[in-house]
Amino acid sequence: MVERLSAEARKAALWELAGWSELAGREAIAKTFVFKDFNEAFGFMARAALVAEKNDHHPEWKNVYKTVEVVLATHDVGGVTKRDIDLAKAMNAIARQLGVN
Ligand SMILES: C[C@H](O)[C@H](O)[C@H]1CNC2=NC(N)=NC(=O)C2=N1
Repeated sequence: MVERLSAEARKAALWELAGWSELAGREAIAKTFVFKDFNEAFGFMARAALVAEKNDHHPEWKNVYKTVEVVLATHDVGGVTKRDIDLAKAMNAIARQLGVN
């Protein structure tokens, strides 16, 4: 079982995660990605889905046209863990490869 990060540890981790912030009213982190078009947004989701499945750690997300809203939390512990930070990093890397931050 992975450990739930403290408020301070979450803040420290977020310093290094471009675009991610704490969700109000819930222990989770969130980022809205805006791509060039639907094709890129869905390409991002397809790549991120492979990472999620491989790590058995899955995002909450919503796609509208070229926008993907992502919320990450570790449901098993009711908070944010290293698994969320790692997935957030992977998502940033995928978005960067697609030319978006
Ligand atoms: C049984 C399985 O390993 C768990 O349900 C995994 C699956 N994916 C998950 N994803 C997320 N975001 N949080 C979890 O706690 C979680 N648990």
